[in-house]
Amino acid sequence: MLPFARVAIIGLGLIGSSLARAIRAEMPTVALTGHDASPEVREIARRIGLCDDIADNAGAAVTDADLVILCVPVRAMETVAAEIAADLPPECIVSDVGSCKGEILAGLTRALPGRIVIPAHPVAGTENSGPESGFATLFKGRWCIVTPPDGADPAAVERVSELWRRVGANVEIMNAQHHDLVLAVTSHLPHLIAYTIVGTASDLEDVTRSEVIKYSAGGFRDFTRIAASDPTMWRDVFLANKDAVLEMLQRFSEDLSALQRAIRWGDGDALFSLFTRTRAVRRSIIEEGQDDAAPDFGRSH
Ligand SMILES: NC(=O)C1=CN([C@@H]2O[C@H](COP(=O)(O)OP(=O)(O)OC[C@H]3O[C@@H](n4cnc5c(N)ncnc54)[C@H](O)[C@@H]3O)[C@@H](O)[C@H]2O)C=CC1
Ligand SMILES: O=C(O)C(=O)Cc1ccc(O)cc1
Repeated sequence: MLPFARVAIIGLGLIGSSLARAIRAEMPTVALTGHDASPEVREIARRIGLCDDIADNAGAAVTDADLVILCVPVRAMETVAAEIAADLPPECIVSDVGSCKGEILAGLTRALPGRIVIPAHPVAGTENSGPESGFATLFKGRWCIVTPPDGADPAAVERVSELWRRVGANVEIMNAQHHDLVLAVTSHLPHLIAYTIVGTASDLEDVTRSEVIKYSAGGFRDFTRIAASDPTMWRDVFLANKDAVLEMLQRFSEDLSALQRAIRWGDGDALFSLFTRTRAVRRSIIEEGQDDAAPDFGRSH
């Protein structure tokens, strides 16, 4: 049996439009309603037939829904939740796809007292944004971390989990705080490092501009892809996951200082031993089939 019959998606960018396409592909009988604050995005969504209906305001999109999924930037989640509160059917489950969970859970609980809130985070995406960058297979073979609040109804958690399984994701249940710490090091810090290194190179542009472009093969090129990610989205992630990111950044700077010292003092053993350890991490990721770089999955969309 399908976990939901009527789904409303608020925010029709990369993730919202990918989810709409995936639901269409995997659960074609689900009635899909969408809304986006941007009139241009609504226009595109109507033109490409993303949902059965595109509403001009968030409230109108949710009146018949049994599941609402908020796919807006992290710091817009609470505002949107407040906008739909009065129109939400009593038994409707509200979920989201935000990249950090603690602050979103707090915001949704404030805006929707007494409602069923089951946040989730599909750990799948690209550097692109907007409704035309989405694609139906984005979540296939990727993790979706569901972060229910304490005391959440297990049946509601299972229905949200089943929706993600149906669009191809592997589901893991985690508490929001633990999620935020893990993602700070595996996703948020790497983005911060990419933004920094590309910013540093572009600050040197008088001297190196042509060289940066000419020789941007390999490592630097990978960083430029990540550093092309959406500025609104990532501003919100860093502000909302401040504590965990600062904690991981502190550890990272200490490790970077140790590396700096090893280079300064010619400590080749220290460098060799670190690089051997990190190579083993990469190999174990590939062995577990978690490498998404090799088959260019999701990169060309
Ligand atoms: N981009 C990625 O790779 C991933 C993003 N996420 C999360 O998904 C969420 C959405 O990100 P993307 O789809 O990448 O962004 P996006 O920029 O492609 O789409 C966001 C959409 O939300 C709309 N929006 C903004 N404020 C709104 C409001 N108040 N009411 C209604 N619509 C509003 C925008 O007009 C835009 O169309 C974010 O919370 C992000 O953290 C999660 C996993 C991966
Ligand atoms: O494009 C990439 O490499 C990403 O890392 C995509 C991504 C961005 C944010 C998320 O919360 C999850 C996945």
